[in-house]
Amino acid sequence: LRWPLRLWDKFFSREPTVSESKMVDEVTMEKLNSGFQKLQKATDCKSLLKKYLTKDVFEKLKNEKTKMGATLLDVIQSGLENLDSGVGIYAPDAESYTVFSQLFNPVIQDYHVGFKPTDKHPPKDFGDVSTLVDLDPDGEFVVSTRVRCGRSLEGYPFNPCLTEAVRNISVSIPAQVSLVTRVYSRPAQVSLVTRVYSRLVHAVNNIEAKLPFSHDGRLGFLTFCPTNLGTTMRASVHIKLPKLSKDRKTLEQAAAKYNLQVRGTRGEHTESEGGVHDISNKRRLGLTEYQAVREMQDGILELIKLERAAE
Ligand SMILES: Nc1ncnc2c1ncn2[C@@H]1O[C@H](COP(=O)(O)OP(=O)(O)OP(=O)(O)O)[C@@H](O)[C@H]1O
Ligand SMILES: NC(=[NH2+])NCCC[C@H](N)C(=O)O
Repeated sequence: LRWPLRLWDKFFSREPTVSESKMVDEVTMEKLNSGFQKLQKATDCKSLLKKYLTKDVFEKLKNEKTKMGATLLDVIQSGLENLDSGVGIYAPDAESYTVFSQLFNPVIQDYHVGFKPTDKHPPKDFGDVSTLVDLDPDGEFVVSTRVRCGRSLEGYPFNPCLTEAVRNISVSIPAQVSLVTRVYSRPAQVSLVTRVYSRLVHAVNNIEAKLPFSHDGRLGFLTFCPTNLGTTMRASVHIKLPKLSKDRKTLEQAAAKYNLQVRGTRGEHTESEGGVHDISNKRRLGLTEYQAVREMQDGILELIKLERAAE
C-alpha cells in the first residue's frame, strides 16, 4: 500500500499556494503595515477600529488567517479606507469573530453597551407580540415604524469575501422574504409596532425553517457587521420631536439614556429632513428579540413624554 501512496503523493499532491497556506502573503502584510501607520496618524479619526486596534493587538493579529483565508486586512480594510467610519471593521467569515477576537471583542463590548467577552447571548425569544403598545395613538409624532433583522447563510463567507458565485445563491432569498410578508396581515386594531414586528417574526420563522443560518453559541446570529449580531434586530421609528431635536446633540443624549440611537431620515450617516429622525434600539446583542423591540418601544414612549413636557 505504501508504494502506490507514494506515487499518488508524487503526482497529485503539491505545496499549498500562498493564498491556501496559513501564512499572510507579502503584499497583504505591506498593506497592513502601511494601513496601520495611516490609522495611527489619523488623529481626528473617531472609529472603534482606531480606538481598539492598538499596536499590541495589531502585532498579535497581523499574521492570523481563518480557514477560508480571511486576514486582518479583510477585517479592517473598510475602516482604513473610510476614516470617518463609526465602527470600521467587518467580519469576512464566521470564524473571524474568534480568530480576530482581540479586536472584535472590545468593539462589540463598546457598541452593544457592555456585552463582555464572558457574556453569552440569550436564546431567540420573540415574546408575545400582542403585548406591544401603540406608541402614538393620535399620530402626533410617529411617522412610520420599521423592524428589520439580518441573517447569513451558514457555511458561506460574509460580504467582504463573498465571491460572485456565492452572491448568486443569496439572490433568491429577498424574494422569499417579500412573498412571506405580503401574504401576512393583521387586523387594523392591533398597535402599529405589533403589526410591523409580527410580520418580521413570521417571515424570519418561515425562512429559518428552510435555510440554515450562521449562528454562534456566544454571539447569536452572525452577520458581517459587528453591530448586527445576536438578535441583529433594529426596531425604529421615523419620528418628529421638534422641541427635543432643536439640537441633534441634545436629542442624541436624551436617546442614549434609553440605549437608543439617532439617525437621519435616510438612515445611517444622513441628516434629518423636515424634522424627521430615525430612532432605534442601539444594542442588538445580549438581549432577546422581544427585549430589543421593547427597548425601542419603551424608550420612544419616554422621549415622547419628554417632548410633551418640554417648554
Ligand atoms: N421607521 C422607519 N420608517 C421608514 N423608513 C425607515 C425607518 N427606519 C429606517 N428606515 C429607512 O431604512 C433605510 C435603511 O436604513 P439604514 O441604512 O440606516 O440601516 P439598516 O437598513 O437598518 O441597516 P444598518 O443598520 O446595518 O445600516 C433608510 O432609507 C431609512 O430611511
Ligand atoms: N450599516 C451598518 N452595518 N452600520 C454599522 C457600521 C457602518 C460603517 N462601516 C461604519 O463603521 O460606520
